[in-house]
This record gives sequence, C-alpha cells and structure tokens, in this order.
Amino acid sequence: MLVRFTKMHGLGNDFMVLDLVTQRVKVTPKLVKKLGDRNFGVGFDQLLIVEPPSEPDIDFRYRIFNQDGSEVENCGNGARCFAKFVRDKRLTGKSEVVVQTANGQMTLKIHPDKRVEVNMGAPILAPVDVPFQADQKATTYAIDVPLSQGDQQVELSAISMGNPHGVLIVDSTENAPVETLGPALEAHERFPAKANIGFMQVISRNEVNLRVFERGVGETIACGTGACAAVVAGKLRGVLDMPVTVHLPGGDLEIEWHGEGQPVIMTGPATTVYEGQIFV
Ligand SMILES: N[C@H](CCC[C@H](N)C(=O)O)C(=O)O
Repeated sequence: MLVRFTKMHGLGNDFMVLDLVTQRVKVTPKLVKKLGDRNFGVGFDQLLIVEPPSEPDIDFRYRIFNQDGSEVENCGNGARCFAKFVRDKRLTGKSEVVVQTANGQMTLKIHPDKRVEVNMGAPILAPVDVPFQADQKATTYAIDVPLSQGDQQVELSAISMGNPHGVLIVDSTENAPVETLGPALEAHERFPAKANIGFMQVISRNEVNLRVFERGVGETIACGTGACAAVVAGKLRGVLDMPVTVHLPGGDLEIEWHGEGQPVIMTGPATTVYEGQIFV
C-alpha cells in the first residue's frame, strides 16, 4: 500500500509525519523501525501520527513513536511541526489547536511570524510520576552510575514533561560525557521507564547550552521536552530567571516557566522539508 507522508524537523530533530485522518495505516513497532531506518526506510528521530480526537474539545490526537519503535508520551519539537502540518494540510483552519497526547493535552499556537508557541502543561516533579525511584521529592538526586571505567556518582534533576527526563548541570556541553553517561543514565534502573538525559551548561541567568541523549534514539541535535525540563531544573536550582534562551546544537528555543503548577511555554520554529510516498 502506498502511503503519503511529510518529512519535517524542529531545529534538526527530524520527523516523518503521517496523516491518519485521511489515510488508514496499522502502525506497529516493527513498521516504525522499518520506516525509521535511515538506509532502508525514510529515516527519522520520531514518527508523528495525526489522528482524529477521541475526546470532546480536542482537535487532534497526537501520537509519537521513537526510532526504536517505542511509543512515547510527548515530543516538543514534534508538537510545533504538528501544528504547522495540520494547518498546511488544511486539516484545520485554526491557528491554535488543542491536541491530546498519551497522558495529557497541549495547546499549539502558530504566531504570525510562523514560530509555534506550545503550552506544554505543567512539569511533573513527584518522583513516582516521572517515574524515578526516590524516597522523597527533591530538587536534585545523587545517583550511582555503573560505567566500564568504574562507578560514578552524579547529581541530576528528575522531571517529566509527560515524558521522563534526567537533567545534569555541566561546566561545558562541548566536552560533556554524553556518549558515556547518556546511555548509562537513559537505561538506569532508577528510571523504570528509561529517560531522556539532558546536559545543561548555564551561560547566564537567561541563557543555557543543552545537549540531550534521547530515550529510544540516542543524541539528537535538538529536544523540545528536554529544553523544557532543563529550564525547569535550572529554575528549581535557583540558577535561571525567565525567559530562557536554550541553545541546542540544532538551534535556539525560547522557554518560560513561572513555578510549580504553572505550564511551561516553549516557542520555536517548525520546518517542512519534503512530501513523499512510501510502500508499507
Ligand atoms: N525521545 C523522547 C521523545 C521525543 C522527544 C524530543 N524529540 C522532543 O522534541 O521533545 C522520549 O522517548 O520521551
């Protein structure tokens, strides 16, 4: 069967976007891995699925699959591309849409300058809900990491933006141990659902550099939920004021968060690269 798709990216975090409002495809982890393969398929960090809503007052259902086939709860860069996609494809005439994800909902707004503002909802900080194993909620946690060169203890924040994140502060993102600590922390036993791991360098009270080792993918050149989690961690640690410019290898995001119970607001670009068709 021939299926239409759109290739998009948010700061280089790249996506295959499938409209399952006007098409029908049975999405399985096996199919996701085949489509995500950069040699044998389209190739992407995540597959984004646009579906009709299953609840009132919701415009679309937004489903996200990582390149490894795992279905996940949120994707911030993908949300901006989702907003652009449904507008460009005339699946909606609205410039502000409400989408339902696996465990929440978000509001996506397209600005006149084409940047997309996403109300990501409030961060989740209770360890049990991240999920992260800890006796009680804290701003940071000490965690022992088994590495080939011997155990290392690191300090990190554990935050959910619908999906789980661990955030470390490093002196420099340039020489941060992303390749070693990234996979070790992604699969750490204290993150029972695994986690995305952010390495944040604080440049000023309103500016950070960030690299993210993403769950189910590896290091990506941008991570929207990772940028949100990093700003939440920085504010909780008293080192950031709002708004914050987050410099990712793929470009910049503007993030704003005004404290517990408040939503995180992320603003940034969304880009369409090409339209395609593929046999599934
Ligand atoms: N790898 C993430 C999903 C994609 C997040 C990222 N691409 C973003 O922009 O937020 C996870 O397993 O939770």
